[in-house]
Amino acid sequence: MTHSTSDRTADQPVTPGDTESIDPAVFDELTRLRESIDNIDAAVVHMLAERFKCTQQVGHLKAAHRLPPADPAREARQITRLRQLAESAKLDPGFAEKLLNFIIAEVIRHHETIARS
Ligand SMILES: O=C(O)C(=O)C[C@]1(C(=O)O)C=C[C@@H](O)C=C1
Repeated sequence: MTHSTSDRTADQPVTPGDTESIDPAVFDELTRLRESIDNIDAAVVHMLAERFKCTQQVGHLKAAHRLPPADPAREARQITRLRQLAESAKLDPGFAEKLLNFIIAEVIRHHETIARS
């Protein structure tokens, strides 16, 4: 037995991937939102690539001048600033802090690799 979109009620969830049974208006809205998400994800990737280009230069500068890979005081200032920015942008400050720490941990790993080379 085939099901039209009007057969489905809220208590019958759509199977993931079963796009044919989604109401066309809902599917259009979902597609429009996903296009924005894809654009934002692309921007995030490009911005991160630019950030890593800067931090690679910092890594070489630090290695050349025998400076330590990590600067906890600078990180504390960055976290305070980013948490404030997140709050005013209505983004979870805890999430913003975790994201920054995740990125910085990767940068420090790169700095250590440069210092060893
Ligand atoms: O500003 C520096 O000293 C950096 O090395 C860059 C950076 C960062 O990714 O923002 C990374 C490591 C430091 O602990 C602090 C900040």
